[in-house]
Amino acid sequence: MNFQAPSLFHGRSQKKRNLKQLSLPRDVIDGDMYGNEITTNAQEYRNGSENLHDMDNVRAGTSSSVLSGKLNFPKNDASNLYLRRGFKGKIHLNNNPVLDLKNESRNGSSEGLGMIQQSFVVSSPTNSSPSTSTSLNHVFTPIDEEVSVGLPEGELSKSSIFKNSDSSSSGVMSNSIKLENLVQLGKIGSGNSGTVIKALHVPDSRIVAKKTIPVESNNHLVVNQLVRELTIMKSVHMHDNIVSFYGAYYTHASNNEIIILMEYMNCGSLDKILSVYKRHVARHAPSRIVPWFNGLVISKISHGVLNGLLYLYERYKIIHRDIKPSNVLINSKGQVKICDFGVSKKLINSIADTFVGTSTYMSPERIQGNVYSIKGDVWSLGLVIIELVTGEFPLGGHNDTPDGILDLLQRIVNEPSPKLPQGQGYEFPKEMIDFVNRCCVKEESQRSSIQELLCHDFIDMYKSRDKDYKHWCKKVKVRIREDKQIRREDNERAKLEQMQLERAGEAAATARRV
Ligand SMILES: Nc1ncnc2c1ncn2[C@@H]1O[C@H](COP(=O)(O)OP(=O)(O)OP(=O)(O)O)[C@@H](O)[C@H]1O
Repeated sequence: MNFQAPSLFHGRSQKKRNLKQLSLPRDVIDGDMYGNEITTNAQEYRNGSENLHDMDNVRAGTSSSVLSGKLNFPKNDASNLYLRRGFKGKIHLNNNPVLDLKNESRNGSSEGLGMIQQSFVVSSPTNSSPSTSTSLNHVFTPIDEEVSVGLPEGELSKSSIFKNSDSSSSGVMSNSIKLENLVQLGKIGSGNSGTVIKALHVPDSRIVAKKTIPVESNNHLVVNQLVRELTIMKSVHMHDNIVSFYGAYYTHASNNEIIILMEYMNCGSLDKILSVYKRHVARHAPSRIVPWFNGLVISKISHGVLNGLLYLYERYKIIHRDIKPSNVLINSKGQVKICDFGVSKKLINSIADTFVGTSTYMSPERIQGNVYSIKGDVWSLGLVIIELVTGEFPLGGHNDTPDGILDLLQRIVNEPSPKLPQGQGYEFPKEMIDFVNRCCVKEESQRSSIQELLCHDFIDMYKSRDKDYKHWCKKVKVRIREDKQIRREDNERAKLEQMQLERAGEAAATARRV
């Protein structure tokens, strides 16, 4: 299938604001539908306003008396607060504005359904007094007894991974973020190992990604492995092509979860972008189609991934081992970053403990259990590129994902090396074809190295096109938001139709009885 799209990227430009503006998922914003201002410094809600439900109360209480009244959230934790759609207004703490949530009318189509796009405007740190952020701690309550990890006895307990440290000046990532200062904004996605949500770090208005990995309560082996790997992750210095690690927690006292806090990438992962693209294609006439994943974009993505892999390997001797679309993230600044380099292998081997569809990007030598090197990641990159431009996993296609590791092995051994398709409406630069061919060589020793690929003409030919790529990322962000909105509307419409059907059924039943 040739995925193309109509003249993309002519979305409405964002208003420039002094305040940082963030779009929130529809299902997680809550509060006053009436634009009332909420002030949080007094006695009401002393006993009740502890979590999501309390925010529901705020909205359900609806009354302007409650909403224009004063709220006091008794404990020092924002982490269990979900902000739901519909809220507009300001939250004040001791008369300091902390959060300013505004409605913004949406254009065209959505208004027909009476929908409003919600924006979440967060005062920038410079706009709020230092006391504001600490004060906000008093507004919310803890999720549970989360603590920085209680490390297993022995060598691991010496690890500093879960301690708060301030080593940012050296560029070392640290537990600079505390769970109790996070407000959850909505689910981003989930994988085999856990769930990732978007969260607001209130003290500095930073948006972070919070990944939660449940572990078996007494599986010390897995916990130890994870802790060890997170320790490695923590030691990795910030890099343009590596998702920053902000810290990790182990909630051993409550629900046995490992929580990893990391940089939020606002365009999401390549698999998400590909899904948005596919839906976009499905909604438009083929004649207006322009492929999203063109030579420029693939070159920039490849460059970012290779650079990140080389850095991890040269500096830390880390081999990623799990390059796949969901582990390559993009943001609207035009950055490409890889994630899951530390925990992925353990999660696959120890927690999932089975062959899962997402392991299909593994190189032939790895599947066969041979010693594998960093070139295994090169193979995976080749498959990712083919998938992005064709919309299908190359060793399956047409929803024919391999059934298991033996099936995959059989395909790799018996079928020719995966390649970019030729003809059928596909047109790729010859440099790109050669680049992919060099990645997808079955024999590891014949496969190009990362260093060789970084010097490849395909990377070189777009070197001066950073601005164009950045522009692409921004437009993708707009398309993602539009897609979200359309899906919400479709959902609402489907619900409405369902309700009407049910009502019609009930009416018919009543009529029959009468
Ligand atoms: N830092 C991040 N910023 C933005 N989105 C992210 C971030 N990390 C993960 N995601 C999104 O969350 C989704 C789930 O991530 P997660 O790492 O749990 O699983 P996965 O990578 O899809 O699969 P697996 O568990 O097999 O590795 C990803 O597909 C990605 O879209």
